[in-house]
Amino acid sequence: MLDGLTAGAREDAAARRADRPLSAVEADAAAQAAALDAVAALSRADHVKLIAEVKRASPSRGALASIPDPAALAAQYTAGGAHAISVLTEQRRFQGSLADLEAVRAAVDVPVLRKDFIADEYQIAEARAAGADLVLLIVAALDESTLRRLYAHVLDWGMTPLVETHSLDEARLAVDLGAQLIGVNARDLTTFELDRELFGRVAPIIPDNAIRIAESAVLGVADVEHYRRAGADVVLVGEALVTGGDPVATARQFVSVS
Ligand SMILES: O=C(O)c1ccccc1NCC(=O)[C@H](O)[C@H](O)COP(=O)(O)O
Repeated sequence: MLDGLTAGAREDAAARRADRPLSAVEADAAAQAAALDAVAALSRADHVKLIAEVKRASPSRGALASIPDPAALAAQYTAGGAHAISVLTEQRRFQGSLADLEAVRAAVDVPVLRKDFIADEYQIAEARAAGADLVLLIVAALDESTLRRLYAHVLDWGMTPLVETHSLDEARLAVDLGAQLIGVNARDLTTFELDRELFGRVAPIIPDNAIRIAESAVLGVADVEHYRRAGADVVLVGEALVTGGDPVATARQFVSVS
């Protein structure tokens, strides 16, 4: 499944590139205001920090929410105390787009993450051109040399890589890269099974100078408390926020966990 998602995202990027060459996207990226400091925004605190996700659909759950106005939703998230916004930009299975990211960027003053299956420099330039401050790099989706190259490229654009892991070995590689934001995703990207205990097994090898992010499988405040007890500095939440009724109140509940 992950290979298919990454290949699809690459194909879509190649189609966009045929319309708009890398040089044009890089010119747009260079014209953007400097990226916001995501490490500062997500730094360790006496309460959990929240990356709130704009998520319409997913391969594991199908359609989740229509979200006609992603900018308005992101503004609600920040009104509830979210410290960063994740925007799924993959179109085929998540119904996202770079237009969503641009709209969100214009609506909030917290860092914005491009959450996608990033596999080349073109997608990274697109992220910056759309105003992203953070770019997701999934260790399982990239061979090591590509991961290292793309990690450096994200930094070159002044953005912050969020390095997503699913195992101790992947987390060791993220630490070796010097990643300041290391995510542990509870969702197995092949089976889609959720394992909320994975974070607690992996987090101890992430050093204190990195920010530990628990991704996926938060359905309610008890799950945020569970991740916090296991050492999470930050939780990244999608489904519970888009299906939970009032996004302001739900976000506020999550960030109140200490
Ligand atoms: O959400 C999925 O079904 C999915 C499947 C395959 C690859 C990635 C997937 N999701 C991306 C994410 O990592 C989540 O959207 C994010 O962590 C939030 O998860 P949740 O709070 O469980 O919606």
